[in-house]
Amino acid sequence: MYPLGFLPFFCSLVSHDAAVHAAVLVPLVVLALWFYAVALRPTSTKNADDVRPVHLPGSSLSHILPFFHRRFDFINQGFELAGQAIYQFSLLRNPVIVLSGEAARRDFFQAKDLDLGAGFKFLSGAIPMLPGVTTELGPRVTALIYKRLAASQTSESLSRLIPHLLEDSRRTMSAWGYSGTLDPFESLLFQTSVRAIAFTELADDAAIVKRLRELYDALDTATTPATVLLPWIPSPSAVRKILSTKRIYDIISKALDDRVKNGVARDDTPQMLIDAGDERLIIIGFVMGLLVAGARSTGTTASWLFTFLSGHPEWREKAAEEMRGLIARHAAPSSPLSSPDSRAESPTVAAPGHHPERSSSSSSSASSSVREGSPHNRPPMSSLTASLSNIPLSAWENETPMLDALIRETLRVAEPHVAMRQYLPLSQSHAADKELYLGGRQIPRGAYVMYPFSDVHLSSEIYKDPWRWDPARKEMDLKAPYSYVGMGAGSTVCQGKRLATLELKLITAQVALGFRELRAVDTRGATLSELPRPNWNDVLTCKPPKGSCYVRYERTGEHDP
Ligand code: HEM
Repeated sequence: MYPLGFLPFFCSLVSHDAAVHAAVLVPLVVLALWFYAVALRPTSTKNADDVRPVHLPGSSLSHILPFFHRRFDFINQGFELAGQAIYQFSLLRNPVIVLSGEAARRDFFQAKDLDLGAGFKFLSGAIPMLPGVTTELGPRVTALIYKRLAASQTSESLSRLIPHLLEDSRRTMSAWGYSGTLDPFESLLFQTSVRAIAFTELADDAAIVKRLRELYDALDTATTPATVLLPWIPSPSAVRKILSTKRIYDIISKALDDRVKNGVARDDTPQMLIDAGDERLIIIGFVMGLLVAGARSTGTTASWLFTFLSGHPEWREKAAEEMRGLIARHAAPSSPLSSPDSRAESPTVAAPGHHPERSSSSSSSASSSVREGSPHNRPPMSSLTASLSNIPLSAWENETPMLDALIRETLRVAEPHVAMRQYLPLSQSHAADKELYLGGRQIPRGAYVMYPFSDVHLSSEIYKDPWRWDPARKEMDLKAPYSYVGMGAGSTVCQGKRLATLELKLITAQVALGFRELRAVDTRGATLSELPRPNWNDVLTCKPPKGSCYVRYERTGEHDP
């Protein structure tokens, strides 16, 4: 008998009887351990279905349509139907896996080989689709665009931008008049996004900015289930999408061609790409793609910040207090700003350091010359704008804990992002020959994966009373992995984060100091007892139902010109 073959070995160690027992038992124990480890191994020998995400029942169009119109509800109902934290459904023949829970979240944000571009293109669709210009760029072009985007956010570039962004939003607010009522969900920051990303000539032309905004809005409304799932079918929406994309392309490419033809260099981001010798299509794609990436999210966040500040005067006062401190420390105010009633904006004055605008004459000498819109050529400003302009970038970035808290809490509660990826293992990647598991579930190659930010930002396990907007939350200091992902996390952190945060801080400062009254009201002008909830079903703008909230305002001081 085989176990007895061990007998002489055990006899040399212990007595004969004990050796017989050991010779029988030890191999049996080893055999049992092997059987447990190999034969009963929990994953590898189980049916593959046990490690794959459970399927939602029903994949007909009627089941899937809410994915496009009411995504937040669709996703949550999916969790209820599946009874599990991870499930999958089919969009046409494409598997889409929806994740939730801490383990899946950690795996998702840390995973390699999850392609953001492919996922976003398939599952979102509301970006101008121009292969080779805004989509299907390949890793080289994408890396170049991100490199240029990073270069446009150096301290030097952002410092130069500050007075122009402030002046742009001052002009936007001036257009509202001294007092009135407005819809806060009209795009607040589109003008400043054009300034930061696109050509100065476009940003200076109010009619073109308006036209661009309408075209980007048209892209949003023309995005239907058909244009996302069957983009090759020439439905009316698809045609509208193509036309809007073409018109945006025409505006941007004309601005580029005029700039190059005129040979007048300007101090803006596209000039940096021109000077670097980037290809024409890359410059156009940079502006077309990033304009929409930036304007949508900053616009949505600014609208909600404005709304929250209108409904929470105590927080507006705290922001104003912080700003008054900042001005006192860093900027010699042209008018007293020490109390709310003395915050009057005087008529336009020249900012300190302001000189009449000059333009350099040729692009070749542009890098050494004073360009239009350079810091030496600050725009004429109101006293508040001039004071805010004198605050250095480092102070905006490091000395504004109150503004940081307001922005962070607004992103937590009103950023309806659903992160989307496609699992595309690269052949050279170490993961190519391994299966991908997220939250313990196996992800098939080519499958689409979604992680809704609501899973973490609206989790009552992480955030007490999660829908309540409360910038003083203690939970915000949580060190739990990825418990806050407002600007992305892991391998996909927002590439425009520095610019976006600065834009939001500048507008918050202007809102805090530039209004005597700011009040959330209903259609009849009565103060709202409660602000509307951010509508997470509206995946692009998070707007509440039309008419549910307006803002009654009275600006400080004189009417700006
Ligand atoms: C309040 C404003 C903004 C918010 C809340 C925001 C948020 C985010 C988030 C959450 C992601 C990660 C997406 C994901 O994981 O699925 C992301 C990525 C990105 N954002 Fe932003 N963003 C903002 C503004 C901007 C601006 C102004 C730009 C550019 C001008 C920009 C450019 C990008 C790019 C290029 C990526 C892709 C990063 C990658 O491929 O790894 N964003 N953003």
